[in-house]
Amino acid sequence: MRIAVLPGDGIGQEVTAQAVKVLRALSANNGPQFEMTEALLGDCAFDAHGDPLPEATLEAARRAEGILFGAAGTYESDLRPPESRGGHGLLRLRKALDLFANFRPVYAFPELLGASSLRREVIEGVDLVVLRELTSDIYFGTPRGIDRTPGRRSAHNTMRYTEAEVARVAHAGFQAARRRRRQLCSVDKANVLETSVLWRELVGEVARDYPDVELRHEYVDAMAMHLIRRPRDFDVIVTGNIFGDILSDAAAMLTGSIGMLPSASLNAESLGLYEPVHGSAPDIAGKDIANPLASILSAAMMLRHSGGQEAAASLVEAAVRRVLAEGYRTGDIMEPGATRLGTQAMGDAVAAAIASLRSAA
Ligand SMILES: NC(=O)c1ccc[n+]([C@@H]2O[C@H](COP(=O)([O-])OP(=O)(O)OC[C@H]3O[C@@H](n4cnc5c(N)ncnc54)[C@H](O)[C@@H]3O)[C@@H](O)[C@H]2O)c1
Ligand SMILES: CC(C)[C@H](C(=O)O)[C@@H](O)C(=O)O
Ligand SMILES: [Mg+2]
Repeated sequence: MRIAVLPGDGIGQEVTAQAVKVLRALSANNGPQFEMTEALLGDCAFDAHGDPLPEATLEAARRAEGILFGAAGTYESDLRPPESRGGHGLLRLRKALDLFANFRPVYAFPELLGASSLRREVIEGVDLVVLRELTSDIYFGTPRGIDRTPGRRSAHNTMRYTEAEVARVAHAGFQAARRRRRQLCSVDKANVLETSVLWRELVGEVARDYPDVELRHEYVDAMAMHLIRRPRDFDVIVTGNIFGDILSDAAAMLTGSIGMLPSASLNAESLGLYEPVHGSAPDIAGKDIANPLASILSAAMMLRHSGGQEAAASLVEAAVRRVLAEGYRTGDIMEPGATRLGTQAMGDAVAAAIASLRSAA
């Protein structure tokens, strides 16, 4: 499998190195072989080439069967005018490859119920997927801009969805629900926004093709509450770009930490970009304390969805479970009685678990 590895900035580099380590452990002893090409995306690319998404990176991504990404950005670069920093490298990559369907699975590992700040009765058995539309909405709508006329400063963004954009992600949502518990919850703000009125209308129309899937609608504000109060009631949640961004970070806490949440961003072909949901975490970067499991679990999603390697994907997931069951934790999911590991040691532990599960099989 050809993989483009884009570690990015901050802890993106630290956690991606662990996912690569795990892929190499899989390759050992005649396992699947990976051809990995590393490329720059984000501030590191801007610093080296004056562009957060250099042509060479885009080319490597296009040539790949799967893209493994870390995280991009820093608080300082985020606030620079987009035109002075070449826009946002990650958003440009998502758009260029048309990666419209962003799956963010939220699974409460039984081994981690004690690590969450939420009550065990609430999170036990949580197994849902946030499907976030990823290439449209207020992120990409035009016009947009800031007018800095003294005393009359104003700024505007445009929330826009087309029929084709909503319909295709709705289809992806129903199809995902069919592979799971056949429940789809569509989240919008149709009481206020025209884009959401259209969203709800179109999801309802697409539903006619999936009579076997139960559809319901929620407003995004109420959904934020339902997610924390009764998360077990949800199977697949389909929503727009900005609502999905916010809801998925909130949902991450059901798993214990944002460091546990992987994602897959897919287009209409089989190409996918796989990344942890978290960012570059400047507050903990360079300290070897970031949790690499979201990145490692993203690599497992890559093996499954873009590599067609179900057995290897399941092996990686089993290795993560094994390490958690043995009581190993990074600081973000630490609990009394557990053994604390740094980023690299956690990567080593998962790689070792792969070898040991394999030799036991
Ligand atoms: N996909 C991406 O590339 C992506 C996603 C989100 C944020 N960002 C960027 O990252 C930078 C930081 O953003 P932020 O602080 O809002 O979000 P963040 O996800 O980087 O961090 C939020 C909090 O979660 C913690 N955290 C994140 N990942 C962790 C991990 N693996 N292990 C342990 N703790 C972890 C951080 O220490 C921080 O306290 C910004 O520049 C932002 O634009 C990038
Ligand atoms: C870094 C940022 C542009 C990105 C987003 O908003 O999509 C991030 O928050 C995410 O969730 O992937
Ligand atoms: Mg986000």
